[in-house]
Amino acid sequence: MMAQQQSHRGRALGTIAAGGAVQPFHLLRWAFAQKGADIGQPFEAALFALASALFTMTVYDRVVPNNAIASLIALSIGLAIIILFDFVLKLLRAYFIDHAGAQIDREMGEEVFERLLAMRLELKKGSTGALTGLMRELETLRDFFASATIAAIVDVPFLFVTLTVVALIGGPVVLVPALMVPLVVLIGWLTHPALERLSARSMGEGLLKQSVLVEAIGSLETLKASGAGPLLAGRWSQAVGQHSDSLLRQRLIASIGVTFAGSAAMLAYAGVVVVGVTRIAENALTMGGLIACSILAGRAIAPLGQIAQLLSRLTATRTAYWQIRELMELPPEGPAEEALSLARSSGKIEARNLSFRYPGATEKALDGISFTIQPGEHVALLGRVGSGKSTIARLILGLYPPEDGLIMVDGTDVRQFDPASLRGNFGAVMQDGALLTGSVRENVSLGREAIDDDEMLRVCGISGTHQFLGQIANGYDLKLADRGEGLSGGQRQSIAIARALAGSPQIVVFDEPTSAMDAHTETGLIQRLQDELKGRTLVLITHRPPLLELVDRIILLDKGKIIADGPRDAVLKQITRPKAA
Ligand SMILES: Nc1ncnc2c1ncn2[C@@H]1O[C@H](COP(=O)(O)OP(=O)(O)OP(=O)(O)O)[C@@H](O)[C@H]1O
Repeated sequence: MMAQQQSHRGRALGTIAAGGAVQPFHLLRWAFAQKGADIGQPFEAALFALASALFTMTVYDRVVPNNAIASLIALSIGLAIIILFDFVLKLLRAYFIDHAGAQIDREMGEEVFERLLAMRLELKKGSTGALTGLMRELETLRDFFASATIAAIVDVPFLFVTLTVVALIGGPVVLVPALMVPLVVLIGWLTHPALERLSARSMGEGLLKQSVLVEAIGSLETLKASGAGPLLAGRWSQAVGQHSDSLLRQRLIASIGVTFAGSAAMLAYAGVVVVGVTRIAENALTMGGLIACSILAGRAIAPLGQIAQLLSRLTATRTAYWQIRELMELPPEGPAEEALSLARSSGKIEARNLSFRYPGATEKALDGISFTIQPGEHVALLGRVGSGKSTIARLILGLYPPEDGLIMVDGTDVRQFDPASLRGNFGAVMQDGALLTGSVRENVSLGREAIDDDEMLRVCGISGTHQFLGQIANGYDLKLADRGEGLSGGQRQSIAIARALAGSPQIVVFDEPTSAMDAHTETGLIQRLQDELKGRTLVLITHRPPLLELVDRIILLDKGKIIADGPRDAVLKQITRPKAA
């Protein structure tokens, strides 16, 4: 039975994760697979409510008129046992709901994060903040499925059982609660479209708020230094204002349904008493029967209140669900067919008539370029700002697919490789060279088992990291804040270089690796790199002439086209030659 439940859960989650023909009811099915079977039977809990109503009726009708104390004791013991069971079942229900919530968190959180990491950069939409906000929407989903509210759905069929019992005891008295049911449903139905609209709006505004927040926190220093605070403060207060406004409207409308359901329960209770009294006068109902009917009528309507609440949360959940589904449906990186694995590259890189345009850009960043870099060759990509140098590095690493033409590693289109196996052959320092939260050791090894302490010390010696870590108290265990806060720009670059050299990858891509270093540090680094990079392919992007010592060939770019390609000194001569008047 447990194994069956387990596999049901797995399948349902699989459907959601695969982003296939996912419909909201898949999520519902999943939620029930998570807890429907686990919760124990809420029906039973509701049956206990029924039992207590019948107990009251028996006491009033049989015990009180006959003073039957022995029967009362027996009935009380029975009821005490039922109350105890009810208590235990409710505890179990709460436990399993929380348990299911934790499970949803873990499983869905993992799946969505994996998808996020595998996202194709060219398909990434929205700002970092909006994407962060979207991940937070997972909590909306989790809260919905892991809330006691959803368990109320299971109580709905019991509504009919309760009404049938009221009809059996009180006859036409049942019309009072039966009339309330369509009224509550009608109010829910009427408010639903407005809720749907407001929920989509408030979600969009929530993401906007998140964007401003992430941007502000991420660049607090620049923000203060450049005096951009008031600009962002303005954006923030506008986003907060709009968001809280639509949230307020959403809550007000949602509360109409919930409050009405509460009033309907009270009306049902009072209405049953009024109608019941006329039935007593006609001798068609006993005193105990009336009390039992009024208890049951209130009890029958109660889950409807929860359903009204559920409906209001359902709209927010559906909006979040569609947004997350959109993310899950984005095709991941790598080929659709079986990917090739690149175990050990020879280091050959080839571009054939390569063109590329960033998503949404009008101009091509690369326009029909071709070159071949032989294994072990050291090549610099030079050119003015925005000429397309970094773009070539991104395409070689398979971060973006070409718009036209081919980029190949070892004679194979990079799109055919499994991205992780392709990038495993590269050591790359990208322009922003971001470090991660954690120790210097973690930043160099990145959890790769092959990078032991000896290898870490070796590459840190080459990159110059060892030289400055020796002067810091806890050296390699120094904890960095996010993006390497706590170190100077040059120090961060040095760690990024160590990270790229670790494990001696066959191809090294350096994009402005020393832009924040002083000349002395840079000279030492160049000397050490001469030996380190022998026999390995180097693609170097730089604006700093001393680094060109490392290369034997230069490819010169301008506006996405190659304007010179040849031996280093010949191209340098061409660049520095004064133009003919
Ligand atoms: N993520 C991006 N989205 C849209 N356009 C981009 C993006 N990155 C770069 N570009 C555009 O592509 C062109 C080439 O950019 P690239 O970063 O390759 O230049 P670069 O030669 O490396 O310049 P720099 O020397 O300043 O680093 C530029 O015109 C730039 O505006």
